[in-house]
Formats: sequence, C-alpha cells, structure tokens
Amino acid sequence: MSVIHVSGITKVYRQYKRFPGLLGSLRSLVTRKYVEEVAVRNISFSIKEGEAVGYLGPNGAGKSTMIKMMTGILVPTSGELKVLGSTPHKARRQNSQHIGVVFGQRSQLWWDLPVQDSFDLHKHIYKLSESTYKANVNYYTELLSLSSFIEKPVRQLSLGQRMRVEIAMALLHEPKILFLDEPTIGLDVVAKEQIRQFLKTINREKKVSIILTTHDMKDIEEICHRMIVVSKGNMVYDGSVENLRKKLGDQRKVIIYFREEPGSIELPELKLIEDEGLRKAYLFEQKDRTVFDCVSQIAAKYSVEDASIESVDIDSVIRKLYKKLEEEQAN
Ligand SMILES: Nc1ncnc2c1ncn2[C@@H]1O[C@H](COP(=O)(O)OP(=O)(O)OP(=O)(O)O)[C@@H](O)[C@H]1O
Repeated sequence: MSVIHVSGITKVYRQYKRFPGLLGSLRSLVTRKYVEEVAVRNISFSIKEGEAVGYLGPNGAGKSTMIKMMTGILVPTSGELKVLGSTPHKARRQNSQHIGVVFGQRSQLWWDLPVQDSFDLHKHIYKLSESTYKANVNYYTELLSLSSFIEKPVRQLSLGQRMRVEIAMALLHEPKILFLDEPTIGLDVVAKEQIRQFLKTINREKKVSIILTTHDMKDIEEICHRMIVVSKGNMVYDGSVENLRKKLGDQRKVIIYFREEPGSIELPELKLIEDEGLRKAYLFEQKDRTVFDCVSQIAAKYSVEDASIESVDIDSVIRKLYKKLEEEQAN
C-alpha cells in the first residue's frame, strides 16, 4: 500500500522583481514585475508503507520544497499529491496527526522549557491518551538515551542531544510517516551514527515510513534502500544505490601494495587516486578488460606484495552522477 503518491508535481516560486537603488525600489513598487523560479518540475513517485527513502540532490535542487509540499506547508503549483489518501495542504490538521516532521536546521521545541515539558505540551496538542504517551516517552527515552537531560531546558542541550529530542518528539504521536530534512547536519560522527541506528530501528520495528533529505551519503547507505535524486527541480534517478552503481558504469577501487616503487603505470582502465609510496590506489573503470586482467598484468610486470579490489563508496557514485549531470547541462 502506498502512503505517499506524487503525480506530476510542479512548484513555481514567484517573486516580485527588485530593481537596485532608491529609484529602483519605487520602480519595483510601480511596475510589479515578477520573476519565476521552477523549484520542482513535474515530479512523480510513490512511497510504500514501511519504506525508507533518501531524497538527494545538489544545493538548490528542490528537496526542501518537496518536503514542505508533502507536509502541507507549501501548496504545489500543479499536479496531484496525496499523503495517506488526503491532500496535505487542504487537510493540514488531519495530516499532522499521521506524520512526524524534523527539520535539522530549525527547532520545533520550546527553547526555555525542560524537554519533559515540551513532551507534555505535545501530549495535549495531539490529544494523546496517558497510557500511549507514557509508553512512548519511556520507549524513546530508553532508545535515544534521553534520561540524563530530560529535565534540562532545551537551550542547554548540545546539538546532538537536541536532535535526539526533536526526533523523539516527532514520533510521540505514533505517526505513520516521518519526514526528516537534513537530520544529521552539523553532528559529530558518533552522534550521526546514533541517529542512523535509531532511524533504522524505528523503521524496522515500528514500520514507520521514512523520507529523508541529506548531503551525507552514509545516512543513505545505512538507512535507505531506495533513493530519489533530483537536480534543478527534475527527478534524475529513482532506485537502489546498487542499480545506480551499475547504471553509471562499474567502478572499483584497486589497492596495490608494491615491494618497490613501480613508477607510473599506464593502463587506460586505471587512474591513480591515492599515492602513499608503496601503497597506491587506482580507480578502475570497465573498458575492454576485467579488473582481474589489469591486476594480473601489473603483478606480472612489477613486484607486488598484495592487492585488494573494493566497490567504490557511495560518495564517489553520487559525485560521478552530479558531474555527469553538470556536463549534460553544460552541453
Ligand atoms: N521561498 C522561496 N522563494 C523563492 N525561491 C525559493 C524559495 N525557497 C526556495 N527557493 C528556490 O527554489 C530552489 C529550490 O530550493 P530548495 O530549498 O527546495 O532546495 P534544496 O534542494 O533543499 O537545497 P539545499 O540542499 O541547499 O537545502 C532554489 O533555487 C531556491 O533558491
């Protein structure tokens, strides 16, 4: 069953054109010319119950705009959008009962209140029963290790602690879908990992559907089985990381440990990407020969101690996709 259905959605921002200077300001008032910007262009996809989907794209690609339309904050210019069967901006109150929203860059908490009081307010706003509320506060306090700071005012929390509280609060009313806009932004590696593990757990155990935007590919790799990539408002990919890898041409990282400096190795399939003396890493790109052929040829000619072949990380896959898009747009 699909929980989100997006069909031909477009969002055009329209802003009045501003002319520079004092006379320009007057002119802006009188002429009222406006400029249009298409932030989301004719996008369609469906998300099934329990899916975890990464929504990616370079800066300004239209990710936040899409999240804002799905959460009912913004109204699409055209197209059809259904979240749990209703149109988000027309049924905001009803929609908010079934979704949880976390914006990494904006807090939804009461700055001067202790965390516990923010939770209590949430209970009243969402009209939660005492038993559901207590069970959920206990569950998330345990799973997100909130107990040491639950009595503290939000403004005294570290960014990592605050993000854990934001996510717990977004889930207290047991939403079916959780939207997260850059949930790991600015966090250290340990805090990021804690959030990823938590999101994986609630996706698995509570079957909460997750839609998340991020610039951190590890978030995608660990949490999402599917990713949607957008660029300049257009959808450019929808599928698994693995399929994207295949689509972009099979690349591997070949690491060779030499016994002595080999000098420069000229093979069209291999590009030197890391040079640490006797340890060298190459990017292998499939041309006419297999990676094994290339490594064997090197081993036959040079004194090789050891070698390993790895899949390239998802960062490199996405970098390659963005570069390809840039080149296509330049032509
Ligand atoms: N309120 C607005 N009025 C006019 N233009 C806007 C508005 N909000 C966003 N835009 C423009 O729409 C485009 C898409 O913006 P959006 O914030 O959705 O991108 P994003 O993919 O979330 O970017 P980032 O990764 O930088 O957060 C950008 O060109 C942006 O300048």
